[in-house]
Amino acid sequence: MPDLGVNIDHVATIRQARKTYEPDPVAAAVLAELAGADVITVHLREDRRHIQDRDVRVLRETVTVKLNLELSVAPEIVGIATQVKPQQATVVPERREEVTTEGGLDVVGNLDAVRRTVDALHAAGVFVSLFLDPDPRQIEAGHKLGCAAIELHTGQYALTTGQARERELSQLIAAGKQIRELGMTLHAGHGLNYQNVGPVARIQDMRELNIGHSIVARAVLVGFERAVREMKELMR
Ligand SMILES: CC(=O)[C@@H](O)[C@H](O)COP(=O)(O)O
Ligand SMILES: NCC(=O)COP(=O)(O)O
Repeated sequence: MPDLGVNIDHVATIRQARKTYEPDPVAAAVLAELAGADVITVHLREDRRHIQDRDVRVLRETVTVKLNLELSVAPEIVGIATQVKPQQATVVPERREEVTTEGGLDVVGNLDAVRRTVDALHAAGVFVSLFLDPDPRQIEAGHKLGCAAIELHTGQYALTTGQARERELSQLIAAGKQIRELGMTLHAGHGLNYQNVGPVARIQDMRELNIGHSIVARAVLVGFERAVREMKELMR
């Protein structure tokens, strides 16, 4: 069974709606851990629309499982990551106007910036994962940069149904095989929910799923611990 990374960004989204102190993503991280989360994931966006710098620093001191920091290649954010030194950093693309991450990182098209970021994180002793589409060229490029893990972007899989979804799943399975054969660790995430998580959790050698929006949405209605436990049950 893969590890569950609970992304708590959208607890901070609710807090930032009023620019107040509640709900605190640090409290959500504690509850997620109590319910069995294996990883706590946060995305420090350049526009700080949800997670703030202080959240990352406090989480680094308080989270007892793995802290996975998602970040773009922006030098300011990379600098914060190399100071905070989370156990894992996942490099993701970012566009200011987007509602959410729209696809995988273009390593091939931004080789110098991605290499600079990966090298800086490695020099700080951080385990690096790249958030990529299931595209063989991108995966090969990520491998050449010396990254130990790839998180496959499941956003397209999550957006489709029927035969189109089966095609997306086949691409994720083929990409998973390539990642395994290159000796890297396989992660996946984005848009996964209580209905669509099963087939992705069953991909051979899947080690970590990062899931945020659907867990936080359920938590608002049934509580954080129950929302995390129910997701873990479905991944089993
Ligand atoms: C890269 C990724 O998938 C996460 O950052 C997640 O989507 C967080 O939510 P937002 O995209 O809304 O920041
Ligand atoms: N990397 C994906 C992630 O952390 C969570 O994405 P989502 O479940 O909020 O779409």
